[in-house]
Amino acid sequence: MVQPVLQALGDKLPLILSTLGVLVAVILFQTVLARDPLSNLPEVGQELGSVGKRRKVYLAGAGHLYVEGYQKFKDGIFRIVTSRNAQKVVVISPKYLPELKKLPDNVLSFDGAIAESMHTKYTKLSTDATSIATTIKSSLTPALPRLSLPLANEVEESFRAELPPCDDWTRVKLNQKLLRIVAMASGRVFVGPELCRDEGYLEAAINYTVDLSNGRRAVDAIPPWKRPFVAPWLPEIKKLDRRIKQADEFLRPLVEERVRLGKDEKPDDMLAWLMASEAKHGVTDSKKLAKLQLEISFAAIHTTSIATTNCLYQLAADPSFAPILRDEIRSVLAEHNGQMTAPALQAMKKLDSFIKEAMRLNPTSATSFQRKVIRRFTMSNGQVIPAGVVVEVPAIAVAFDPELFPNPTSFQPWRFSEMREKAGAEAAAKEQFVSVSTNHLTFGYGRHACPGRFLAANEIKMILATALLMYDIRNVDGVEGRYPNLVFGSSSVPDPSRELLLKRVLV
Ligand code: HEM
Repeated sequence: MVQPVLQALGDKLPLILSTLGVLVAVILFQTVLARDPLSNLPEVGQELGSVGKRRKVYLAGAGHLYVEGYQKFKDGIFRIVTSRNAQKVVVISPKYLPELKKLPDNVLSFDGAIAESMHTKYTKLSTDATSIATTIKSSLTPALPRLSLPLANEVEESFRAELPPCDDWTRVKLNQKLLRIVAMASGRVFVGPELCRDEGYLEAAINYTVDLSNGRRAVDAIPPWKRPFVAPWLPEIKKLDRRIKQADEFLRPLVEERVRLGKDEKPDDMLAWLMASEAKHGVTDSKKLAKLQLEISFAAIHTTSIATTNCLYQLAADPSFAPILRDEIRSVLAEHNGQMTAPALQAMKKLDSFIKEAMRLNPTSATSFQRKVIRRFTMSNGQVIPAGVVVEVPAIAVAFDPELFPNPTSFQPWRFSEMREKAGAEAAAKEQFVSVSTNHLTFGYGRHACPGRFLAANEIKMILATALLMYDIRNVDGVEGRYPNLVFGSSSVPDPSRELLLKRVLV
């Protein structure tokens, strides 16, 4: 009885074993997939070698990797090795942005992504920017129409104070000047007319960001596993600690003085609005308020001066654009009593287009909409994105997509004003510099899209209009075309060490 059964089993053994083998393989495969739902996704840069090597290539300039991934896996999703701690960074096509923006912050976290990219554990940047963003939206942006004239005056005054007479062609390192001009103009809105030109304030507002960026970059350059042992003792991080302490010593007494002011004496600036909004939540801690001031400067000053420098380098590379812009500025001002009011700025459509095109061609960051995944979610195409991953959108590749922007590598300053002219009113509004869309990611996307963009756009327009009315601007002799940007990882900024030639316009 036993013998025939064994005989039958023996005959079928190869079949049984191979079936078992397939079963084991399927179970293993499913287990691996269940553990890593991203293993089906393609990855850019695999041919570059180990993770360490890929990180090195990324740090030397990552734009080409995002463009390659976007072109190869267009409308898709791919993985990339970056300098982040997150083991997995998933780059998602912008076509998914409308569905991603609906996910709450406890699924896709803006703060979580900042914590990682800015290495806040070491740089001490606070990630809870909610009160700043809320106050910008509720108080600063609505105040822009009434603050336009004081802001325009501040820009003009700061030009006179910062720039040489330029009676003949004069070499000027413009980026340094612009940083101070932007810090003064922004300071007018952030801390009021007296403080905004105070050297202590300007020093804190400008250099905190410089030290923070240096600190971030120094940590970036260290492999993630080594960071806890090395990062706190980096000279750049130590310098940043001293900077925060110094800024606190300077800003705190000013905040305390504000606390003592009577109700009727409350100034009309961001510090006052922020103090009122913090007080509503029971926060009166002057140290925290002083730190928030620093962090507003971080969000506002270098971003705005980089954008303005981008425009001026572009203008200097081809001075034929200046007369066209100048004509528009003069005719708009003639219709608005010679004043740079909010409606006047709104009417400068060629200038708006010029700025938007300069930023399209020179995106400060290769990516946008960086978010840390806190809770696993499933996309509409069935792709599961697990917790712990960072997602981002390849902004640079979108900006250079020929289907969206014909002849994408050429600077066409009237690209967007011409689109506005051709489109209906609603579509035209979408082509403005401040408008956020899946094709225009300079200011991010969704509920965390830059709340300061309306102030930034106004300041950039005021600065460019003032510069165009006061000066002719061109490259120094022997320089052809636009100065190349400095590239580091996913960032790309105009080279701050370059000079331009300025000559006063005779009216
Ligand atoms: C040209 C200048 C500027 C650029 C290019 C810029 C760009 C950005 C970007 C890309 C983001 C992230 C958005 C996202 O991930 O969806 C952001 C966020 C932010 N920006 Fe700007 N920004 C600029 C100027 C300003 C100014 C002037 C202010 C302050 C008045 C400001 C305040 C902020 C704040 C507070 C956030 C965080 C928003 C949140 O937590 O929800 N930015 N900005």
